[in-house]
Parts: sequence; C-alpha cells; structure tokens
Amino acid sequence: MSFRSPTALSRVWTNPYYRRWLLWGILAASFLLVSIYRLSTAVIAGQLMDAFEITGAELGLLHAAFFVIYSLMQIPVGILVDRIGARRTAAVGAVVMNVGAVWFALAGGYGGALAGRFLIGLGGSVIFVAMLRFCANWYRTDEFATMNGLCFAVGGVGGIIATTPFAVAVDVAGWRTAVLGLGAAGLVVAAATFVFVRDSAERAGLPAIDGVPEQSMLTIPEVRQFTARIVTDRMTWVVSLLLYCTGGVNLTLVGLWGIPYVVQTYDVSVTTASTITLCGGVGLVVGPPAVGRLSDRLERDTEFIVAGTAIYTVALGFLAVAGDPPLVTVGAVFFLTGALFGTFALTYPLVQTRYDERASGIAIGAINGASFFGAATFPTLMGWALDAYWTGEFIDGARVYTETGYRIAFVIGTVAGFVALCCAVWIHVTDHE
Ligand SMILES: N[C@@H](Cc1c[nH]cn1)C(=O)NCC(=O)O
Repeated sequence: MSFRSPTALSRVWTNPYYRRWLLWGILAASFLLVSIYRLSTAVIAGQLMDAFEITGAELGLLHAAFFVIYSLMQIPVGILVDRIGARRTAAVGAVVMNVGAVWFALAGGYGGALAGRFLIGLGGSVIFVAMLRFCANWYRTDEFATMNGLCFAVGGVGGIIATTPFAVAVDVAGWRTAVLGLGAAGLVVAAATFVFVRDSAERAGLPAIDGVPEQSMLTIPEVRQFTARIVTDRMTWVVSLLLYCTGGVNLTLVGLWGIPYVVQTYDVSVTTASTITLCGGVGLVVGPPAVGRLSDRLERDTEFIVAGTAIYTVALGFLAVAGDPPLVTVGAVFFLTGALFGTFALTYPLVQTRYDERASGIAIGAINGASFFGAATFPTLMGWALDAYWTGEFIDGARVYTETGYRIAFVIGTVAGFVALCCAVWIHVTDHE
C-alpha cells in the first residue's frame, strides 16, 4: 500500500484495526518520554550537582521525587481514566509532565529544579495506566497480554535511550538544551493526544472492533464500589508484593547498584559496566512482548509467572553465591532479570480481568505503584548492607564496597525473589480454585 496516495492514508485512518495502532503510537511516544525522564538524572548527575551546587543527598531527593509522586498517584490515576477516559487524562498528564521538563531545564536553583521534577512525576504518572486503559478499549481480551507486554517494552526502550543516547545528546547540546528539547517534543505529543486520540472506536466514529464491547464511563458510586472491592481484594496485595519484590529489585540493580558492582568487582570502566546493565534494558524490551504473545496464544498466565519468579530467584541467587562469576554471565543474569519481567507483567491482565472491564484503570492503578515503591525502598536496604562492608576508600567520590557487600546485596535480591515466588504460587493456586 503506497502511503503517498491519499486513499491509502484515509483507508488507514478509517479502519479501526489500523487507527488503533496510530493512536497507541501517540500514547507510546508520551510513555517513552516518561521513561527517559525518570532515569535520565543518573546521566546528568554530575552536571546537576554542579549547576545547583547540591550534595549527593539533595541529588537523591531530586531523583526520588519522581518515584514518590509516581507511585502515590497510581490509584487516583486509575480512577481518573475510568471516570473521564484515557484521552483527556493522558493529554493533561502529558502537558503537566512536559511543562515540568521545561521548568526543570530552565530552573535557576534547586527549589525550581525540584518543582520541575515533581511536575514531571505528577504528569508522567498518568500515562502508563491511560495507555493500558486505551488498550482495553481498542483491543480484544485475547490480545491484551501482547499489548500489555508491548507497553512495558516501550518503557524498556525509554530506559535505554536514557543512557548512552541521552548522554551523547547532553555532550553535544548540554543538559538544559537536551531536556528542553524533550519537553518541546513532549508538548507536541500532548497536543497530538488531545487532537487525535479517542477512547474507543465508536468515539472515533468508527465501526466497533470485533469482540470489544463499547464501555461506558464509571459513575461516582461505581468508582467508590470498585475501588473498595479492588483495594480489599487479597489478590491485589499479593500481586503488589510480587511486583514490589521483582520490579523494585530490577529498578535498583539497573538504575543504581548494578554499575558500581561491576566497576568495583571486575575493575572495568563505567562504560563497560553500563553495557552490562544495558543487558537488563534489552531484556525488558524483548521479554514482555514475547511472553505476552506466548501467553495470549497458549492461554496460560500464572504458569509463566511461577516459572519466571523461580528462574529470577535462581539467577540472583547465582550472583549471591558466585560473587564474581565471568562478566558475561553477569550480563546474562541482568538480561534475564529484565526479560523475566515479561512474566511478572502478566499479573496486569490477570488482575484487570477479575473485574468489570469499565474498572480496568482502577485495577491496573492499584498494582502499578508497587514496583516504584520498591525502587524507592530497595536502594536504601541494599545501601545499608553495602555500607556495612565499605572498604573505607572512595573512587571519584563514590564509596568502594567489598565483594562480600555486593554478595549480601544479591542475597537481599534473592530473598525478595523467593518472596515473589511464594506470591506467584499463591496466585497460581488461587486463580485455579
Ligand atoms: N518497565 C516497568 C518498570 C520496571 C520494572 N522493572 C524494570 N522496570 C514499567 O514500565 N512499569 C509501568 C510504568 O508505569 O512505568
């Protein structure tokens, strides 16, 4: 089909099976930015400390501000998307997030930068849940695990862009221009969300998609009733604990302790070490869509979740026991932890399909904050263990830890994996009762 011909373009636009991909792409572009913003502080840490004359703790607060507001917002966001729809929620969120980015880029002092980062987290917190809510309205239930996996993969791509490509952009243009560029692009995506995205095929004036019933928005009493049911469901809490243990440990390894572990244990450069942690990002890109597709085709989910948590526990346990195995196996373990997130991500469709599809935003919001709560707490827990094994030396201002310290940090990861495995077995048994 030639896209130069207006008839081909209009055929794409008027066919709901094509249109949904274009609209999903707009939402995915916003989520890509969320993912870049949330991890980019690691790359520009030095410049931020210099520009705002701040300490390591103040930098930590700047980084953590995003995660704290992001996880606190997830249930309210679920309510918003079920009440006013994915389009309006995502458009407003994208405006707030990108205005926050522009504010951050232009900040004259630490207070302004913190306010900008807070706005980025606040606006960004709505995009993922809105994107999954959009998928529930435009894709059949037997396509949902695949779409769920693709949405997670977008987050993985953003995590990769936030590393070397973003560092190159910062080298060429400076951090303020690079963040300003992202903010400007994000505002264009926000406008596109408002103008083009629609909450369902019917709302876009198109024929309904086979197997996807039109869903009305929840009323206020229904919001209350579904929220109460979802937050008191034991399944919500067990899934959240599983995501807290797995997502939280993943984000801590890839985003914080992975690089110092490789640099200090193998005496390699930060560039080599970031290639190893990049393996985790690559795993996150390939694992979720592949596992989601397999789950849709085989109509199996909890079996994958149990297998995934078991392999995850063994992989982290291997690093805890081996300490300094060949570097290539460390890369393989990092890749596995990212790829296996595909199995943990299957908990999203599992939880979502327990309730009326009109409440899928609340169901997803109720569990989506758990990984980020883990990302806000595991660094401290692992940090305590590492500090107990500090050699007393600093390299480039960073503390140097012993191999035993890192092994204990991996023991914490392994114990978290084992807790996740127990949750997975409970989920499997309960789901098959
Ligand atoms: N990619 C996940 C977060 C994660 C967990 N482990 C590594 N990364 C994600 O995208 N979650 C949804 C969201 O709201 O961002």
